[in-house]
Amino acid sequence: MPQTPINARPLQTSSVTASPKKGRKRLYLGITAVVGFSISLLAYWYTELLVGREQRAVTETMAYERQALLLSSINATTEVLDAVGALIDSSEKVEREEFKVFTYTVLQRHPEFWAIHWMPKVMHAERPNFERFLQSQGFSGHITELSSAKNTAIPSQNNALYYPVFYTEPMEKNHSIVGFDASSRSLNQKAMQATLEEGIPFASTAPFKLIQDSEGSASVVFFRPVFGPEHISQDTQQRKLRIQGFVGALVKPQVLLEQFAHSSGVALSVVDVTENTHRAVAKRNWESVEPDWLHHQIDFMTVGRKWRFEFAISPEELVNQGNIQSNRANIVLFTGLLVTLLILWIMRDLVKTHQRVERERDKAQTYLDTVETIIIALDVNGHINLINRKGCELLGYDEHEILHKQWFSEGFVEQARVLRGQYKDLMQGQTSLVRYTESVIRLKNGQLRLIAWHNALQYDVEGNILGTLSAGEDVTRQHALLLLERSRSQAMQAALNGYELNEVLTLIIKGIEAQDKGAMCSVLLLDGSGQHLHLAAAPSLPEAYNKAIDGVAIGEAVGSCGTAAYRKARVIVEDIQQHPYWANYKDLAISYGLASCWSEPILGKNGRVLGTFAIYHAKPSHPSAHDLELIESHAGFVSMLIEQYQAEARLLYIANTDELTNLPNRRQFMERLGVEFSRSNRYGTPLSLLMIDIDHFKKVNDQYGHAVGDDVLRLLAKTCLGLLRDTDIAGRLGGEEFAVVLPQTDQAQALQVAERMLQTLAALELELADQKILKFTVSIGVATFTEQDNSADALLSRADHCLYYAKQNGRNQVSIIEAELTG
Ligand SMILES: Nc1nc2c(ncn2[C@@H]2O[C@H](COP(=O)(O)OP(=O)(O)OP(=O)(O)O)[C@@H](O)[C@H]2O)c(=O)[nH]1
Repeated sequence: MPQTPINARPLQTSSVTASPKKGRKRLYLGITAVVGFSISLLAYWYTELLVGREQRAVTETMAYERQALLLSSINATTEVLDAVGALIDSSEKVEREEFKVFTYTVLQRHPEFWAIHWMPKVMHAERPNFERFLQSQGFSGHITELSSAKNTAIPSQNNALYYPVFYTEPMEKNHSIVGFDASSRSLNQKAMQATLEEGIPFASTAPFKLIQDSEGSASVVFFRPVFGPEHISQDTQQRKLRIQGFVGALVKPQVLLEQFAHSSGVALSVVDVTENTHRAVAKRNWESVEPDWLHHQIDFMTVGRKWRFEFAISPEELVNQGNIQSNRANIVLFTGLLVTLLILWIMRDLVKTHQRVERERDKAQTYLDTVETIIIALDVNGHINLINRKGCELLGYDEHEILHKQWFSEGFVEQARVLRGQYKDLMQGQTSLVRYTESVIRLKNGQLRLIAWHNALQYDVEGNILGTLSAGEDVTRQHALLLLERSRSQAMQAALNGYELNEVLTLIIKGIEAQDKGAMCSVLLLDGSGQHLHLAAAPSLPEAYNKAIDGVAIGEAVGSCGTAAYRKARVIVEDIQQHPYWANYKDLAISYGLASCWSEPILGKNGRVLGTFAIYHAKPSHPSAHDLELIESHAGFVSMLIEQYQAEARLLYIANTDELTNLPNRRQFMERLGVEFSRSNRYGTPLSLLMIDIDHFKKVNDQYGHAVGDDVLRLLAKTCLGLLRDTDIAGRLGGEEFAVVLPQTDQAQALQVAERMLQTLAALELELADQKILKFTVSIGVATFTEQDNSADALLSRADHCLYYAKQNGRNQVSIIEAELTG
């Protein structure tokens, strides 16, 4: 009646579970570490991603800001150009001095301007006039055109139209420029054409020799058409016809860029990408760009060309300008790793504590699993909370099959309903605990076991009953042995009290069958011939079956018992139907509901087969080791009993039998005569008695020797037995004197028997060693029971008197006359 604290955990064999548990904890720690580090790295990566995005966004913004500044500067440039153009537009004739004054202010205010030109349109026919005018102005050169391919000045011959540089400011160092045909360079020409086509200023990125710039930096030329005082026509052809010339501005983009790129961490680049030309126009700080700098490029159109503005910024500069925490990802990573380490540290501590607790518990579990006692704990509802190794082994279940099952309602115990009621009462405090109990439990294989329990109640800290904890011991064997001992001692007592062997064997069998429900036992004894088995005891086997097998001859494959006796070895037949030993008997066995038969030969001390001890079952059955042990023990005990009975019988035989003739001796004869006398006396049935004595036997002894005399005695006994019925009793009363009791025989019948005996004996011839023949005669006295005979002795005495008469009367005769005893 078992129970435990609710928080008790199922037991496990510590030796088996300790190692995996440890490994599992290490695994958990490992997984936590990997997950923690992975999350940290992911967070780092994600933060990096965000920071990267933010950096790119900031870079993009900064790039657009600077591009806007650049565009604004370019616009300012074109506005200045427009102002110069407007001056010329509104003038009849622009004087050199006027141009100089006007552009002076512009050049002062706009450092990006390196030069401003006025390039009037000159038709070929007007060329001489133009050249003269130039000379009048103090310029000695001619209008020239430049071969863009060779970059050399060649005389102009056939151009119908020229745009020579007429005025240029500042003039200093620009003398050689005056007179050059700006349109002679193809890029300039394209820009001029485009300007006329589109009606807006256009730029050319054709390299211009900047005489003013000692470094020879790249420059850009802006062209602005001048149409005179008339309004600009929307029509391209009209514009081309009305064109007066171009105002050109030589601009150094480098200067523009430097206006908004002061930091060393920022690099700028402007490339002319019109029609994939990719002509670098200006660069600022570009040589400092490192691989980790962030870039953003913007393509835009202005002044008739496509530009690529590229912005690069170092991460440090980005942090400085963009207010970005570039180490945010590092902080996240560091924090993540720190948290992971903290968790691992805490977990390791927890695991250590847990392991310590588990070790302590494992110790207890090991102890419980080591002991050869069943330990079982039930909760208040009778559910199994704990069961140790021994308990599982005995019941035949794995721990997981039995844990948390209801002890009283899952077929584990016999008389479950009663026990459950008692347990309920105990849990409700209505009864007190019985410390020692015994109960029969049912194993998984269906076998029953008697368990002796020592029970204890379990309480929680507040004193409430939690259940029971019970330690049990399998006492089935002890109990069985006790019962066996009892049954054997009863059998021994019965034997001492003179019970017949079969009665004693029946007692033994009933004792065995009481313990082994379903078993039907038999003891068969081998007869004197050693060839046949006869029923000695089989109280539970069908009588008809017992009769059928009684007297069965032993031999190979003669059922279980016939074979066991023949082989002197145990024969286990689990299924009679299938077994070849039972081929000839299976129908008989099945008809009486017998399905299995285990037979053990009963062997005497000298190894002689005495019989068989057999156990039958109604279902095919396999004996356990314990069953076989018991069978052997039963056969041994039965063997001892049989031998005892046989020894007693032998002693009795010896005590009652004449050794020479094997006939009952005087004592035995008188006993049996007494029995027959009583029967006749009680029932009034006739009874006669013959007294036989060999005539002159002394002479036989004397003449042929004592041995021949013995032969005569044996021959007489044998011959007499041959003449008698089974119910007649012959005995040797002593010397050469024999007697025969003839039950149910009157005087006349007795005389007949006596006469026949007399004549038969007289006719016998005993062949002696020297081929002599010995013949002998007997005298017989016959007495028949009468009412005067008040005892067997009286009858015997009368027969003896008759014999005496026969002797007296000449011997070799039968006498019924009682002679006077004269001494
Ligand atoms: N061989 C042998 N002789 C026995 C045995 N018992 C008794 N005798 C002999 O039987 C003889 C009996 O002789 P008696 O009693 O004188 O009688 P008898 O010689 O038979 O003469 P009647 O009886 O008068 O005819 C004795 O010689 C005994 O020794 C025995 O067991 N074996």
